[in-house]
Amino acid sequence: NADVEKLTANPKNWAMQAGDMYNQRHSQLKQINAGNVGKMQVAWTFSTGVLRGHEGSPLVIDGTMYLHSPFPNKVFAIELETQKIIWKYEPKQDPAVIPQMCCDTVNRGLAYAEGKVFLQQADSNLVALDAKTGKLIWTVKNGDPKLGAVNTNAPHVFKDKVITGISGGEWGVRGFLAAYDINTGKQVWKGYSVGPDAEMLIDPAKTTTWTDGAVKPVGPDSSLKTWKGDQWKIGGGTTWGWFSYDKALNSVFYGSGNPSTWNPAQRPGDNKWTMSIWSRDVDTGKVNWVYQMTPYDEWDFDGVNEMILADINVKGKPTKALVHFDRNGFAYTLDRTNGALLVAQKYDPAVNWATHVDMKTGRPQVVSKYSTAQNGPDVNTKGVCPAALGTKDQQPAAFDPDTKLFYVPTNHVCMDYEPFAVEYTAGQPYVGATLSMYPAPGSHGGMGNFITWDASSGKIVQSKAEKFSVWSGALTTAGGIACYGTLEGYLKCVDKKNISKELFKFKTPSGIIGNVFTYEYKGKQYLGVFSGIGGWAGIGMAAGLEKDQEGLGAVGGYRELSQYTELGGSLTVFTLPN
Ligand SMILES: O=C(O)c1cc(C(=O)O)c2c(n1)C(=O)C(=O)c1cc(C(=O)O)[nH]c1-2
Repeated sequence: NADVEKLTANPKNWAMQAGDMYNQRHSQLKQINAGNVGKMQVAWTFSTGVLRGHEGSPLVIDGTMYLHSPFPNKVFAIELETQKIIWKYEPKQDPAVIPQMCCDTVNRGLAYAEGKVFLQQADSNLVALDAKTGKLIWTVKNGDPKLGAVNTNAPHVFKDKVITGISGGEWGVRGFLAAYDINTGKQVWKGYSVGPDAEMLIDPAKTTTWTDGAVKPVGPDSSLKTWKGDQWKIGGGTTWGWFSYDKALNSVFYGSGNPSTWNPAQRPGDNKWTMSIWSRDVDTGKVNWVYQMTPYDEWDFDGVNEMILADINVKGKPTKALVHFDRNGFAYTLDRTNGALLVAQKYDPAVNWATHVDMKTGRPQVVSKYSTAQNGPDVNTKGVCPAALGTKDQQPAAFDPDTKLFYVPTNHVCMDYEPFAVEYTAGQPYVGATLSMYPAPGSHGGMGNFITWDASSGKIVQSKAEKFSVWSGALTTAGGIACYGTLEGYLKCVDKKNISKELFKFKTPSGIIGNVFTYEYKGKQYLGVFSGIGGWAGIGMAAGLEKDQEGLGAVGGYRELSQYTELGGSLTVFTLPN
């Protein structure tokens, strides 16, 4: 989209959730830098009036900030000059949607293009608002919340389309990616993650995948033949993450989530194409290539984490790379032009469920004692690392074009996993496993690390221990800093060349699961982040749960959070003193 390209090319704006279409989360601004970031002070704050997990970040476009909130998904336009609310939009949504959301009532933010603000509501309605007035321009229904098809993802505008996904992998929802016309809301294409070739928009002869050390056509029924019977119809592969776009390839990149249910005994087979990286043509939705990271998932290693596009040297060769930090604990570098697998290495030494990824077949080599399928239903498989929430979950990483490193907020958490038989009832949770999660044993005792990663060699460069999972999205800037938030509520900025050097630390009103962003207004650089504890890691606090088994097993390990923070929902914006 020419308008969005123009807006994102100007570093004074923060016009997309990731700052750009490559998902890099890097800003060219450098007024705030490694030398002075320690002097930052609060410039202003804003409460959304909602006390649940605040993910994503506001957008800043030409002097106006657009903010969103978790359910009920309020939208505010704020004039930067006065911090006055220009307009507010509050959709009427049925509160019955709330219990249909697996991992808190989060929303990952807005999209903007050509005078319109796009909001993907929890009840699955995708809406376009007039950016000047907040008036509703069009609305389209993307899924049926009564069946568990709800939404948390940010919509993304690429070309003349707004692209969105769907949640509900824990309800047996069959995942898809859909594109709507930004002007009319008319659906242009919809491609499923599983099922018949035609419904996935896969061409058996043209769509390729990595097999036997080469990129080859997937062949007919590549998904159907990896499922038993009709299980694919309630097979998951939802698409609630962050999407990226390469204009030269005219392709959108994203990941599909876990197969349903979490009890692997009920769905023998590879369950393609859940747990996969996808490249689709933006105009037609046709699948260029697809690569499955975790065939036959036995641990809920949902594959939706963001695809970061970067032009880097991989093993000495200039490469149009796609870099992906998967829930399963492996970081993947692929050639995004054709889906060739180049690097797959662990980005946390605790990862133990697989020894390595076989580079010829692309398949992880599973350690049998951690195979929950082999151990069978009603057997508790203990000590699996990472836990179901992965070495990284939705919290997006950043790429820095100066250091050529990736800055990755990670989890350092292991689990016990006990699958059990579950019957599918439309609109009811379809989970099929009991989990408990705890800090990776025999390590620093904390549940997270902030790391730098070399995607060419597949190695951790530096690792900074954190007490809790780092559930906030990272930012790097030309000013030499990398910033992220913590679940206790600290915004931290470190030296991007030496991340153990903490240059700035500030305690915001609540735990941070939002993404750090930056912008410039009237010659001054600002840096901000949402705070508001929640998401899966903070579900115990956000939803008031108490028992370890509640919150899909995430309550236990994060119980200590209540000693550090409370519920909240506010934006804190920092700048340098005059
Ligand atoms: O399968 C799904 O459809 C689905 C949806 C979501 C979501 O929409 O937030 C999450 C997950 N799965 C999930 O597995 C997960 O770990 C998770 C964490 C979070 C979060 O916001 O902290 N959402 C989700």
